[in-house]
Amino acid sequence: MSQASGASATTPVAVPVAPLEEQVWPATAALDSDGVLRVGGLRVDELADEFGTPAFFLDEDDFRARAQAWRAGFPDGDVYYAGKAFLCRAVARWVADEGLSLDVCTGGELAVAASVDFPPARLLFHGNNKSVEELRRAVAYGVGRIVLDSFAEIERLATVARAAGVRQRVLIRVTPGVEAHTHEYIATGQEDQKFGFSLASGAALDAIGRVLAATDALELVGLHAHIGSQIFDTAGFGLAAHRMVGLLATVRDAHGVELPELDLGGGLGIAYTGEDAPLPVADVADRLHTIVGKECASAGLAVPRLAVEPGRAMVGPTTITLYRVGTVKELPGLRTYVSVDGGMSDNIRTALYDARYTARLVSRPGAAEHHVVTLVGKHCESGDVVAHDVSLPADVAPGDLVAVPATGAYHRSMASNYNHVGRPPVVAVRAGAARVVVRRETEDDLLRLDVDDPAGAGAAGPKPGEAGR
Ligand SMILES: Cc1ncc(COP(=O)(O)O)c(C=O)c1O
Ligand SMILES: N[C@@H](CCCC[NH3+])C(=O)O
Repeated sequence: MSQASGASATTPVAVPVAPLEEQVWPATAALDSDGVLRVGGLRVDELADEFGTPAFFLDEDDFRARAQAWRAGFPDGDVYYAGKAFLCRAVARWVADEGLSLDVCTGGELAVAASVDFPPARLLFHGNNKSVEELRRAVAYGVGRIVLDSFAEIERLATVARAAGVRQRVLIRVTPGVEAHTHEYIATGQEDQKFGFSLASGAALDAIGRVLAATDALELVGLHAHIGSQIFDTAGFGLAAHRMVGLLATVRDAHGVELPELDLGGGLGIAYTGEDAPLPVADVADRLHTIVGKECASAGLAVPRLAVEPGRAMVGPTTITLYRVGTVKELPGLRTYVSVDGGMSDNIRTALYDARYTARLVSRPGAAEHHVVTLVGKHCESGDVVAHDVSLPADVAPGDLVAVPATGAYHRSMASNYNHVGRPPVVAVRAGAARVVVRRETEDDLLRLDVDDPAGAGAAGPKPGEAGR
């Protein structure tokens, strides 16, 4: 993951009006001759008038094209879109339409899938602490595969499946001991973490034995590994694949069973700035097929059915966040702060991972001279930074629209109501038409959860003993 440099500059520098950096913006993004950005064939100034700001605009054609590219990369396998990146009913339907499967990891994500009758057999249920109730619901819905993550869960699920009279298909999540090159909070392949069963310690093989012993309730169909997220380097995926095939061979030798499926998780990185160079899906798919094919040949195993779980790489680049500038504050010799009408409530990634973004004035061309500024939000924290060190025209002013690209994954899905700010809408744009797929949260929405209790609160209601006086 790119890190913010922390550098600041307020001296204007002359730069030509830059074209859009292709790898960062949605596929249909383009600039009109008056400098206004279009996405999905629509001008952002008109979108802002109609839907307000801040708002997420999701390029549906781009999402579908990415889904098709993943499908094409794994024609004989399964592509589970990782719903945690961003899930709503429209997206669940697109995923189903494009022939993909869906990875859910909570009862809430399962509820979205169920609300559009997502084909149950194409669902995979993850999570390191699924509740018994979540397991019951997953089994009752007929979820195709549940990924077991702890010894306690093996027992819990076996009990739930027996009670339902079902033999549930399961995978076992394995920690392959691979240190992925990414932020520590989103690396999951190394030994010291909460997910999965360690390969090195023997816990994974032990778990496999226990699941195979619960054969009346559980059908072990394969193994799973996910080494982390926002990864650019294929070496980590390759090493994980190598170790997982090794474990398949150990299982065959120890138990006389050849497991038919291998799920290598998600994690492929995307470009947030022009400096990031993501790997094409086809290259990653080729590499995984080659490694697994070679390792299986040398272990004398049939090649398992491969599965992958892309989240960020499917939806991240499809979406922009559109903000309106409210204030511009120049601190001479220090830095210029450009404040927009959203912030850490719609993008927590900058504060959480020190993630790096680009941003662009999109409602007009702006002056040729640019300033390096800090794009901040409206929340009551100085850590409320949307993007560090972004280059904006020196005449950026209140009322201008600024867009931040690559905000489709882990933005709306991690959004909060900090400072009682309603979460922004998600608007799908396609071929000149826009439709809201998640509406803006209003103050009424927020107040609806707030139980007014005058009787229990001193000031507004009668004090104890005063009633009836
Ligand atoms: C098990 C699992 N699968 C898939 C994903 C999706 O990852 P990404 O969005 O990086 O592709 C995650 C998140 O890191 C995950 O934990
Ligand atoms: N939320 C993280 C990714 C978490 C991946 C989910 N296991 C991010 O924004 O980068």
